[in-house]
Amino acid sequence: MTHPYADDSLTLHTDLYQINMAEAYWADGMHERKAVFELFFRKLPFGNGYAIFAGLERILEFIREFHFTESDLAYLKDQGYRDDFLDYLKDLRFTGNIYSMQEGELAFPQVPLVRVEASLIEAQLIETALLNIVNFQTLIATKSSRIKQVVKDEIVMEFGSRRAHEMDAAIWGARAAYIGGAEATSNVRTGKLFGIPISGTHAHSMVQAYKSEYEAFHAYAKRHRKCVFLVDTYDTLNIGVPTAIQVAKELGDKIDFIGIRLDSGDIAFLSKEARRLLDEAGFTEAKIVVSNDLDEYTILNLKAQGAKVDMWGIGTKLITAYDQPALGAVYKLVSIENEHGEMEDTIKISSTTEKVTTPGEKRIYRIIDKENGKAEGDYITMKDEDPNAEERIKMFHPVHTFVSKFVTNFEAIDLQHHVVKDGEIIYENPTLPDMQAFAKQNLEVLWDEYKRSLNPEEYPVDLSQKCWDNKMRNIQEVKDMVDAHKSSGGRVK
Ligand SMILES: Nc1ncnc2c1ncn2[C@@H]1O[C@H](COP(=O)(O)OP(=O)(O)OP(=O)(O)O)[C@@H](O)[C@H]1O
Ligand SMILES: O=P(O)(O)OC[C@H]1O[C@H](OP(=O)(O)OP(=O)(O)O)[C@H](O)[C@@H]1O
Ligand SMILES: O=C(O)c1cccnc1
Repeated sequence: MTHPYADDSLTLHTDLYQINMAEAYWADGMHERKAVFELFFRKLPFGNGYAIFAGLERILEFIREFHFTESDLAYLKDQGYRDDFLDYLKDLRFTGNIYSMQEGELAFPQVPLVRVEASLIEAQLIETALLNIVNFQTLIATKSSRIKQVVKDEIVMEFGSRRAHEMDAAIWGARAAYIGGAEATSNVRTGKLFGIPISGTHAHSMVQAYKSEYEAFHAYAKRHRKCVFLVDTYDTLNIGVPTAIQVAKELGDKIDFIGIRLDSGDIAFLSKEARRLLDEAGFTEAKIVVSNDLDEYTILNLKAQGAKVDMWGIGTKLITAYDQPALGAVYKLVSIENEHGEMEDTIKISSTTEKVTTPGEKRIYRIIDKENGKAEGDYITMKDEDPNAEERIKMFHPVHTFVSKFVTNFEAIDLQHHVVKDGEIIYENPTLPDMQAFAKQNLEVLWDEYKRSLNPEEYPVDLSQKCWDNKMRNIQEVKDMVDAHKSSGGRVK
C-alpha cells in the first residue's frame, strides 16, 4: 500500500478521547488554563528492583513536530469535527514546558519521569504519544539492564529486529537496549540513526547456500576481515568447530578470527567442548558467541553450569520484553488553574491505595548519602520545598506511613531537567554512549540489594511531610464532597 498522505504527521498518533476532551475544553474556553500532568509507573517490570528511563529523545522530536497537517485536519473533518474547532487546531503548537529525567536515569514506582506544564489542551493532546514512547523504551532499557546485570563483564548483542513488534519498535527498542547496557545491535539502521555499534555474524542460510561450512566460511572470509563462524548447521563438535579451526588456520593473518557462534543444542556442554577444541588448536583468544532464545534466567543458569561464553546474542526475549510486555506508565493531572487564575490541586481517588494520585505541583529528588555516595531513596516534595536547605529530612513511605526515617548529611539531586521551555527545546541530547555510561554510573549509587534479579529489596520512594499532609488534605476534601453529595440525596446541582 502506498502512503496516501504526503504530509502525514504523528499528531494524530493519539487516542480519540484526547481530541474529544480537547474540543470540550476549547468550546468551554478552558483550553488555555495551565495544567500540570505527571507521567509515572506504579510497579516495576520483571520483578526488577529498578527501571532505566528511556524515551526523551523521541518525545522531544514529537514535541518539535507537533502540529495538525492539512490531511490531519481533513481527516478530522470527515469524522465530523466542526470547522471552528479545526481552524483553532490548525495553528496549535506545543508552547508549554516539559521537565524530564535524562535517559539512562534510574526510575522507581510513583516517581514522575516526565512533568508537563502547559495549557490544558496541549498537555492533554500529547498524552498518548508520551506514554507510548516512554512505556516501550523504558521497558526495553530496563530489560536490557537486567540482562546486563546477569551477564556482567561479557558482551551483550541485541539481535531482535526480526521479532520486534514492527519496524519502529526494532530501532527504538535496540536504542533503548543499548542505553540499558547492550554493547551492540545487529540492526544497521539503528547504528546509522543513533551512532550505536553494530555487529553480526552470519546465518545458517549461508552455510546451506554454499552447501558446506568449509565453503561458506571461506566465502565469508574472502570479503570480511573479522570472522565469527556459525558452527551448528550440521554437527557442532564433529564438523562445525573443526571446520572453523581449519579455515582459521588456513587463512592465518589474512583474517581476524574472532571466534564461533552456537545457536542450538545444549549451550553449556557445547560451549565447554568448543572452548576445549579452540584452546587445543591454539585459538585461546577466540570468542564463543551464543544465541537461541536467551534471557536473563537462561543466562544465569548457563553460567551456573559453567558455560564458556564470551558474547551473548539476545533477540526475541529482549526486544519484546517477553515476560512482561507492558510497563503500565500513566499520565495524571495533578494541578490545574481555576477560573481565578490560581493553581489548584487535583486528585484521583481509588480503592487501591497505590492508585490514589499524589496531588499538587511537586519536585523529585534523589537523596544521596554524602558519606558513602549511595542513594537513600527518592524524595517527592511540594514545589516550594528545598531539601538541600534542610539539615535533616523525614521521609515517609507513601502507603505504609508507619515506615519513615530521618536522613542527615545528604545531597538532594533534582531528577527532572527543564527540556522544553515555552515550546522551545532547550535540551541537547547526549550521545548514546554517554547515555549508556550515565545509566551505568547511576547503578553505582544503588546498593546491591536493589540490583539483584531475584526478589530485590524495595527501593524507598518517600514523600515529604508537606507533600504527605497535602495529599491527606486533598483526600479529606474529596471525602467531604462525597459525604455532602450523599447527604443531599445524590442530587447533582
Ligand atoms: N544447558 C542449558 N541449560 C539450560 N537451557 C539451555 C541450555 N542449553 C540451551 N538452553 C536453552 O534451551 C532452549 C532450547 O531450545 P530449543 O530446544 O528450541 O533449541 P534447539 O532445539 O537446541 O535449537 P533450535 O530449535 O533453535 O534449532 C533455548 O532457550 C536455549 O537457550
Ligand atoms: O533466539 P533469539 O534470542 O530471538 O535471537 C535471535 C535468533 O535469530 C536467529 O535465528 P533465526 O531467525 O534463524 O531462527 P531460529 O530460532 O530458527 O534459529 C538467530 O540465530 C537467533 O537464534
Ligand atoms: O549476527 C547474527 O549472528 C544475528 C543477527 C540477528 C539475529 N540472529 C543472529
